[in-house]
Amino acid sequence: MNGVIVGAALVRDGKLLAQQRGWPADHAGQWELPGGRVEAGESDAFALARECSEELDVVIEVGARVGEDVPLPGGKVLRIYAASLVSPGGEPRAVEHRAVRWLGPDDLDDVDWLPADRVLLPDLRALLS
Ligand SMILES: Nc1nc2c([nH]c(=O)n2[C@H]2C[C@H](O)[C@@H](COP(=O)(O)OP(=O)(O)OP(=O)(O)O)O2)c(=O)[nH]1
Repeated sequence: MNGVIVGAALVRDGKLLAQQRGWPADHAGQWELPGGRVEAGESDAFALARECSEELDVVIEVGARVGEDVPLPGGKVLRIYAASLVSPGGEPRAVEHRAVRWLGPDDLDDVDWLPADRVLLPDLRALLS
């Protein structure tokens, strides 16, 4: 099984999009980047675009890697890519999550990130400067 979880660092107007999980119970209420598992036969970029379509109902363009792979429980890794909205007018909406929020540099520490995302905060912050 492919052990890569891809995440999108979606930036618009100097703000990063974060989404709040509603499930499972032990992660409910915590915040993460849009994304998910790379399925067999998918490239990272394809999987990321698919997840953003499913989760946010937006079309994205995938850019460069952000930070290093972060190990996750079960031998998986979290791999982040910079991303932008293809149609800036289209507003992401929380299709599968509890909420979405655009975070400026001063807001990044305000939300309860999943542990792996917390590791990446310096790299994410650098994207906003
Ligand atoms: N999408 C996403 N998952 C993250 C992040 N940080 C982090 O630790 N994870 C973990 C939570 C989950 O254990 C795993 C991804 O789960 P998921 O539920 O988003 O993946 P998926 O949509 O492919 O769901 P599934 O088919 O594996 O059930 O990675 C993040 O920033 N974004």
